[in-house]
Amino acid sequence: MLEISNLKKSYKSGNSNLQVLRNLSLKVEEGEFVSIMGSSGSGKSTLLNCICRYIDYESGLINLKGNDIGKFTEEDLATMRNTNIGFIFQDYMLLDGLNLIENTCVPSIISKMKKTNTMYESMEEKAKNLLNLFGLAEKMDSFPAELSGGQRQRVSIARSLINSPDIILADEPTGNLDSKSANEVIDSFTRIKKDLNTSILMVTHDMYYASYSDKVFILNKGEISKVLVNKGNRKELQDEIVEAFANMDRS
Ligand SMILES: Nc1ncnc2c1ncn2[C@@H]1O[C@H](COP(=O)(O)OP(=O)(O)OP(=O)(O)O)[C@@H](O)[C@H]1O
Repeated sequence: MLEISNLKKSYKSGNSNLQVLRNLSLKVEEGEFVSIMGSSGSGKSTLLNCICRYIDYESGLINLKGNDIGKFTEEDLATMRNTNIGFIFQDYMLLDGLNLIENTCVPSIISKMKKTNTMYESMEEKAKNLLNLFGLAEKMDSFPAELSGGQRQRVSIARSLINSPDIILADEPTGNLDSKSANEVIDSFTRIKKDLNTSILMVTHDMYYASYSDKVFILNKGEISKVLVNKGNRKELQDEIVEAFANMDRS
């Protein structure tokens, strides 16, 4: 589904060059829920930005569903961002003036460019189904300001799914939430994986939530230094994450 090989990305500032991703390779299979963990500044957001080509990278290959995205035109990229990839952000990024149904429809409206009545009706139906799936049936006509943080994040999850993407990129989706709301978000991810077979790539600092994923990639010194596989025991996976970070500190 998503395969990255030998990705290199650096930032130039003045005369200095900061090499953030040196030789990063990873693979996400269809329907797989994976987490990326790494210390602050290790390049997690940079990686997500390279995957959707919001920023360019120097070398390496990013292959999404068999297509080298490095070769995409601006038009291909716009289509990919609207149809193949769903986005979830730490601070939800909902539009205050739109109710939940309208917020959920936003990527669909963008991808279809022109909104006809029949098109909007079918979009609206899909938005309602998604909001229902994530426990927001009673709130559909509400506005973001009337919701809790956890409810807002569930709207953004519904929005990320409106165009039936192949993969969801989630940047610290539980970062602003209390533990009950964060658990609901992770529950939603496991439901998406099970019911829709959509892949999820989540950046997180929290090993408790990472331990719900199938695999945890540890990002260190610009590359994936360790791949931890969930063998069905979340406690064991959390212990392995602690150990990976301890080894990182020692080195
Ligand atoms: N546009 C930019 N120009 C210059 N340096 C940048 C730019 N964006 C990020 N960096 C630097 O690249 C490094 C990686 O940043 P990035 O945001 O990808 O890390 P991160 O792992 O997501 O961090 P955090 O966990 O704190 O969010 C950091 O040292 C950051 O300061």
